[in-house]
Amino acid sequence: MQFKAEHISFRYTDKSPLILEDVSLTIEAGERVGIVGPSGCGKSTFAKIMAGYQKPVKGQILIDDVPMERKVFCPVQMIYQHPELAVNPRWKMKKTLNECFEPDEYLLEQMGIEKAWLNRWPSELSGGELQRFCIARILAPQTKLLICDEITTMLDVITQAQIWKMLLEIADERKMSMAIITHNQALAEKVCTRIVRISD
Ligand SMILES: Nc1ncnc2c1ncn2[C@@H]1O[C@H](COP(=O)(O)OP(=O)(O)OP(=O)(O)O)[C@@H](O)[C@H]1O
Repeated sequence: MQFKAEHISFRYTDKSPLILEDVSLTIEAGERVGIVGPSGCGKSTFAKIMAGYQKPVKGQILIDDVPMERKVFCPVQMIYQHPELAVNPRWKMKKTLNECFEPDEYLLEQMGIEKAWLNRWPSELSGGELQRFCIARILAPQTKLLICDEITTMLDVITQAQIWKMLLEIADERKMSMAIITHNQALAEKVCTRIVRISD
């Protein structure tokens, strides 16, 4: 799948200044693109536009040259920095995991998710364990581009390394593309096939 963001401009309100102006990015199948830039330059905003959660004031998102829709299961999925804010605290993990599709045992094993965790509440898991669920629940076969917005920033270095190792193995196996937003230059250089910079 080819992903294209074309000439994206964005502002949060009619009266506020443009945060993004004429930003374009193409991601080919299997590419892992690092998106870096100074704090506040609009990386997370751009990620939400890429995923279709924010509508640009100008420009468009194309999937294989067709405008992207979020009505069906979207091939572009996003993972956030704070997994505890991305899950329903009143749902046990099994329900959260199976909300969109039912990940099979192979995927749970690949993600290092233990069966006993399925019966727990989100508050009964560590940040790293919770993030594994947030990743697994969107790794449906239809997912072709994964947008990762600072997804391991709050984790210890061992858990960070484990999660990236798993993700890269799955991405390679499925020829899935990734857009990786990070302040960690070393991480970007290690996991990305290309790095682009949003300048301020
Ligand atoms: N919901 C919002 N309403 C109004 N302004 C916002 C909103 N979200 C973000 N902004 C502003 O948009 C700008 C870009 O924010 P964004 O979070 O995209 O930057 P970023 O590059 O991801 O920053 P960081 O690296 O610090 O996470 C910032 O000035 C921020 O204050």
